[in-house]
Amino acid sequence: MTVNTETRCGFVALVGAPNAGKSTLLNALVGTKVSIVTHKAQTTRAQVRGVVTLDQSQMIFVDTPGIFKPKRRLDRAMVHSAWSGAADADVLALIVDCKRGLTDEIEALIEGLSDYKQSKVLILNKIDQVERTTLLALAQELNEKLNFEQTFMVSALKGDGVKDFVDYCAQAVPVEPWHFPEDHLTDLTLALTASEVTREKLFLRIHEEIPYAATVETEQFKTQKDGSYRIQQVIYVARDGHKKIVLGKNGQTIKKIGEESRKELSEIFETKVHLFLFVKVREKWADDPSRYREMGLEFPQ
Ligand SMILES: Nc1nc2c(ncn2[C@@H]2O[C@H](COP(=O)(O)OP(=O)(O)OP(=O)(O)O)[C@@H](O)[C@H]2O)c(=O)[nH]1
Repeated sequence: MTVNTETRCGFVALVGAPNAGKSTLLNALVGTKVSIVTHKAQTTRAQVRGVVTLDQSQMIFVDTPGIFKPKRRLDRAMVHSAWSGAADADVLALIVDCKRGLTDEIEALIEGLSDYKQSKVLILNKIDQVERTTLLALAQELNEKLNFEQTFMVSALKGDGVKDFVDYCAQAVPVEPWHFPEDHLTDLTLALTASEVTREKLFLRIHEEIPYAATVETEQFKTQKDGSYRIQQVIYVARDGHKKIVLGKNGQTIKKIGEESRKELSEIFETKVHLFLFVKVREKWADDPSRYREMGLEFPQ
């Protein structure tokens, strides 16, 4: 018998109308503490909300702002942001409040989702609030509108059905190295937050197109004996010329980015942070947008 040591890793976009229960579901998926921490990352722009590592699979759950029919410009920008998260995900999960059923919003979401070729699944949430017959009728109605690969009946609040969804995602994400080290859950999320904060500082400092073609990965996140964090990150850029700009004259630019990031991270984590930043060129990076664009590099026009 051969032991399967292949790792899997991918993005799961949670798409839904406001109030469908996405945040509650995320809490159920990754644990309350994690979602509180990532909430801070959210304020720094991240769409990524939580990372779950189960056996060989790592799933990165990507939140989307509640999608509704855009009227104002700002609304359109929000919708754009939501859909850009969806575009890069490996699995698209539509979350529907089964008590509210098939609304115009859901119709619009289904229409939007039908443009994507990725696996789509339906999550009927709040099943604790409706009768079984209503639930089955709704599942059928929605599946007639879009061919969902699976339908999950979930109560995010009570945690019912959540495990089935995670198990599905674990096998649906592609064979791929993990994006985050195998650490305990909280540190995974802290590492993610740390990447986001540094990327934000990079954006603020460098006003050219470079940040759009750059990503920050936290390679090491260690809690030290004194409670401080040792964080080692790599800023990957697409070209040698970009590397020079990010480093700046005598390394001044990267130094500033590091200082600003470290300061904010110390505030967020409420502990001393030792931050080590490196810049590396990874040319192929930009050719694989599905892996990295979801880190928030997408911008509304
Ligand atoms: N009864 C019940 N209530 C739920 C369930 N899931 C979520 N809720 C409630 O629905 C409301 C909205 O949940 P959220 O998780 O904030 O919804 P959301 O989709 O993240 O909302 P937005 O951030 O506006 O997009 C909250 O009051 C939750 O407690 C569920 O399974 N059962």
